Order: sequence, then structure tokens, then C-alpha cells
Amino acid sequence: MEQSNKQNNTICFFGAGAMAEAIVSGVLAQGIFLPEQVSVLNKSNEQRLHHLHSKYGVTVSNEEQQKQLLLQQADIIVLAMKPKDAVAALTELQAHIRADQVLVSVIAGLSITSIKQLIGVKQPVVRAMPNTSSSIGQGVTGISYSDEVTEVEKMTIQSIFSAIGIALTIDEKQQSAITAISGSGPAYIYFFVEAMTAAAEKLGFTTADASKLVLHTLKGAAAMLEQTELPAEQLRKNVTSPNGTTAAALDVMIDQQLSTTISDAIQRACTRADELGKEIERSIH
Ligand SMILES: NC(=O)C1=CN([C@@H]2O[C@H](COP(=O)(O)OP(=O)(O)OC[C@H]3O[C@@H](n4cnc5c(N)ncnc54)[C@H](OP(=O)(O)O)[C@@H]3O)[C@@H](O)[C@H]2O)C=CC1
Ligand SMILES: O=C(O)[C@@H]1CCC=N1
Repeated sequence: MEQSNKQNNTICFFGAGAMAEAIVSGVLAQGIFLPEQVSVLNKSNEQRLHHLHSKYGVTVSNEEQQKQLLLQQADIIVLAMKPKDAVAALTELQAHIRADQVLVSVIAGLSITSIKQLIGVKQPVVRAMPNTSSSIGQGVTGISYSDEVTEVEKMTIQSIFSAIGIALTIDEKQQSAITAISGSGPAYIYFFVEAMTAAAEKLGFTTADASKLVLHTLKGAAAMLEQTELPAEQLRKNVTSPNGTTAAALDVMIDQQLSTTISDAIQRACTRADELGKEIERSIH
């Protein structure tokens, strides 16, 4: 309770999806905000609001007048809708926002310039790219600030994202790149886990055993990276006996150019983040 943030008493999530829930869950678990300091708004999905209210005890709304009130009362507003919904939401917000409210966008591609164009230039704007691991305090967030954000506000934002993982201040130019690495990154790992689990089942393990084997292999490998501080290449070599099983598997991956596929995929995600930003810019003009 003592840890709750006294300088910023209320935070309002404009958007109630997966990313909003990951941050809400993380900040509540870490005691950064109390449930009564948090509100979450969406467009229409009642079931989703019911879930968030019953699980976290936060205030929820999709009703116009109450939404306006909650937005006006908030010290920090987090924009957490899909890029395609951003222009409509910011246009709606423009009528209610004050210059002493900090606007934090987690929307992929949406630039600080576009946000300012839609809401006015005096606003302190934060562009952040978190990931869903924030829900368990293991997130990665890249943060960029507009010139209007004060040092005190920066410290507050930094403390929020640091409480739910690691937070790096980055140049806004790097936002698409960080989106492609750590924003989307958990999905790449889950995809790899899905493929390994399916392969284990094909080799005769039950789904439960296959999942357990893969999960613990992943956890052990991540812990080895963290605890030994050895480079991944060295750890990989330690597993790979000459002419052994690992070498046989890695030969298949190398033959099928898995590294190139991963590099191309990440580059494509980075380009897609830029495209999302440009699509938003075009819809403003
Ligand atoms: N998921 C992730 O891993 C990450 C996502 N992001 C970014 O976070 C943002 C949200 O993604 P995610 O949570 O996955 O998306 P979801 O689709 O899960 O959630 C989007 C939410 O926005 C709400 N919404 C849409 N329009 C409005 C509006 N005009 N007013 C209020 N609420 C609105 C939707 O409400 P309703 O359901 O009622 O329509 C829904 O609650 C995206 O911009 C994405 O780029 C960033 C980092 C990681
Ligand atoms: O897929 C997306 O566009 C968002 C941004 C990063 C993770 N999810």
C-alpha cells in the first residue's frame, strides 16, 4: 500500500484488451496503483469489462458519460486500442484531455507527432512499447518522450514500467525496431514452443508430457543464459557433440536457413510497425 504512487493518483486505460490487462495486472501486483486508482474503458465488449472488474477490482466502463468523467479525472491516460482505432479514439479524447494529463500510447507505429496532431501540441506524450510479459513483472518496455514531459513525469512513467519488467529509454526512431524484437518477441518464442511440442507429440509423448518437457527445457535454457552469462553461441556449442544428435538437428535448421527466416521475419515486423504508423498518418490528413 505504501508503494502506491502518490504523485499520480489515477490511471485510465483507454482500451481493455490483452496489453491493457497485462499492464493493469502488473501494476496492481507490484503495488504501483491500487484497484481504486485504476479505470479501464472500452468501446462495447461488456463481457471483457466484467472480467477485468471481477478479476482486478478496477473501475470499468463503456458508457459515454462515465468514460468522459474517468478520462477527465485521470492523471495518466494509457491509449491501448488497435492502431486502426487510434484516430477515432484520439479524436474523441481531444475534447476531454487537459494539458496536465500525461498521455501514454502503447500503440504500435503511432508516432508522437501523429498524437500531437490529433490532440494538440502542449500535451506531455509518452510512446511506450511494452510486451505481454508485463503481466507477471517480466516485461520489456521501450519508452520515448515528447519534449513536454517533465523530469518528474519521466520518473513516474519509468517507475511504472520498471515495476513490471525492464524499461529502456530509447530514441523514438528505435520504436519500430523494439516493437519487432521485444514487443512481438514473446509470440515468436510461443510459436517455437508450439512447434517443439507438436514434434514431441509426434515422437509419442502425451500432450501433457510434451508441454512439460518443452517448458522446462525453455526455462532451463533461459536460466542458463541469465545465470552463467555465457554467450548463447557458447552454450549452444556445449550441447552440441561432434557428429551427435544436436549437430544433426542444427544441420537441418542451417540447411533450411532458419537464421535467415528469423532475421527476415523480424525485419518484416519492423517494417510493418512503420507501415502502421504511415497508415495512421494518411488517415489524419
Ligand atoms: N498485445 C501485445 O502483445 C501488444 C500490443 N501492443 C499495442 O497495444 C494495443 C492494443 O493491443 P491489444 O491489447 O493486443 O488489442 P485488443 O484487440 O486485445 O484490445 C483493443 C481494445 O481497444 C478497445 N477499443 C477500440 N476502440 C476503442 C475506442 N474508440 N474507445 C475505447 N476503447 C476502444 C477495444 O474495445 P472493444 O473490445 O469493446 O471493441 C479493446 O478493448 C495495440 O495498438 C498494439 O499495437 C503493444 C505491445 C504489445
Ligand atoms: O502485433 C502487434 O501489432 C502488437 C505490437 C507488438 C505486439 N503486438
